Amino acid sequence: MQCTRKITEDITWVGCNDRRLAMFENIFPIPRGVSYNSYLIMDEKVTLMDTVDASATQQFIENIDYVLGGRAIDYLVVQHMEPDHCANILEMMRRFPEMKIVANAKTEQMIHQFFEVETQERMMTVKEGDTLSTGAHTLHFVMAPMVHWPEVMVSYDEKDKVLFAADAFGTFGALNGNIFNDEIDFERDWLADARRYYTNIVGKYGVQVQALLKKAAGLDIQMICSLHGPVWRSDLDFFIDKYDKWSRYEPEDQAVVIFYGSIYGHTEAAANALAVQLAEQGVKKIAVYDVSTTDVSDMIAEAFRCSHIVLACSTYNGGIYPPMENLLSDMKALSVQKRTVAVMDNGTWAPTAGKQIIKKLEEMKEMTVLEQTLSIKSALKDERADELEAFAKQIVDSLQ
Ligand SMILES: Cc1cc2nc3c(=O)[nH]c(=O)nc-3n(C[C@H](O)[C@H](O)[C@H](O)COP(=O)(O)O)c2cc1C
Repeated sequence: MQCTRKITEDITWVGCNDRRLAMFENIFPIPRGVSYNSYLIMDEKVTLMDTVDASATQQFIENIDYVLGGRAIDYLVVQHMEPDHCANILEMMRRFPEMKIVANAKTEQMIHQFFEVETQERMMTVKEGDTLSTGAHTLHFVMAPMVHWPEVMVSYDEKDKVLFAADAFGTFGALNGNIFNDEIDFERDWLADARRYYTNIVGKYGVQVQALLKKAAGLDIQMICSLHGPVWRSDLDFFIDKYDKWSRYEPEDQAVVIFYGSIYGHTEAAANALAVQLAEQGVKKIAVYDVSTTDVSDMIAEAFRCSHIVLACSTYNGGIYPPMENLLSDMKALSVQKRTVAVMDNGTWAPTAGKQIIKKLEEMKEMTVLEQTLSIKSALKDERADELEAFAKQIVDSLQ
C-alpha cells in the first residue's frame, strides 16, 4: 500500500517512517523513530530528490510506483551520500536505465566508494550555482559542505519556492501522518528532538551552517523539505531562528542545567541541594540530569539550550567520573562554547575532579568558569549551608 502525501501540485513526499530502529547512526536513541524523506517532482521530466534507507526499500518502491503511474524517473538528485538517504541509488539505476544522477563531483566519488557501479554514462555533474530545468520547475544547486558531510548540497525549486535542505532542518521522530509543521505542535512535541538532532549531528559545524543560512537568505523560500522530519510551509522563521542561534552557539534560554556524576549519591544530594538553593534565589525552570543514566545526546542538547551549566562530579580513581568525562569530551567534540559554568566536586580522600574538569573546560571556546568552586569531602554537611548559598548566588548573579 502506498503511503505518500502531496507537498505542492507537482511535488509529492514519497518518504518512509522507521519506528523499528533503536539507534540512529547506531549511537543516538530514537524512541520516536525517524523518517527518511524523499520527494518526487512530477514535471515534463520526472525528478526524484534523494532516496531512503535500505530498511525502507519496499515501501519506497510502492510509493514511487504509485506517484509515477507508469512514468519513468529522468533525474535522481543526490544531495547527501549518507546511507540512510543513498542506499537506493543502485535500485533506482536498475529500475530506470535512462535515469541520470544529478550530483556534485564529491558525491560521484562517494558513489564509487559505496557501490560497485559504472556511472560514466549516468552522471550529470553539477556545481555551485548550476541549474536543472525539468519543464516548469528549475532546480538551483547550492553547495553546503559539512552541513553534515563534505559532499552535501541543497536544491532550490524556483517555481514552488521549495528548499530541499538535505539533512539541514531535520529532526528525529517518525512522521505520524501529519507531515507539515502546521499540522503538529512542533514546539511541544518535536523541538527537543530537533535540537538533539541538530546539536549532536551538525552541532560541530556551526560555521558551515552559518554559511548556508547566508546563502539561503538570498532565496525566496516558502517551504523547507528536509531529509528527516516535518515539511515546513509556515512560520519558517521560527526554525530558521533556532538554526541561527544553535549555529552561533548562542543559548536559547537564560537557564541553568545541572549535570551531576555521583557513585553513591552524595554528590547527587549536593546537586539537589544546589537546585533548591537556586530555586530559593528565584531561578526558574532548572534542569537536573544524572550523567550515568541520561543519554549524552540529551545532555548535549541541553548544554546548547541553556546559558549556564553546573558540573558536579565525584572523583574516580584520581580522575573525573567516567560518564562525566564522556559528557565533557562530547561537549568539546561538538564545539559547545560561550557558556557560564560552575564546578562542584567530591572525593573521599583527594577530590581532584573539579580541577580536571576546569582544565577540560579551558580547552573549549569562550567558556566562563565561575570563580567559586565547591569541593566536598564525601558528603555535603548542613554546616556548609552558607557556602552552598554563596555558590548558588554567584550563578544567580551571572544570570542577570
Ligand atoms: C572506584 C572508586 C574510586 C574512587 N576514587 C577516588 C579518588 O581517586 N579520590 C577520592 O577522593 N575519592 C575517590 N572515590 C570516592 C568517591 O569520590 C566517593 O564516591 C565520593 O566521595 C562520595 O560521593 P558519591 O556518593 O557522590 O559517590 C572513589 C570511589 C570509588 C567507588
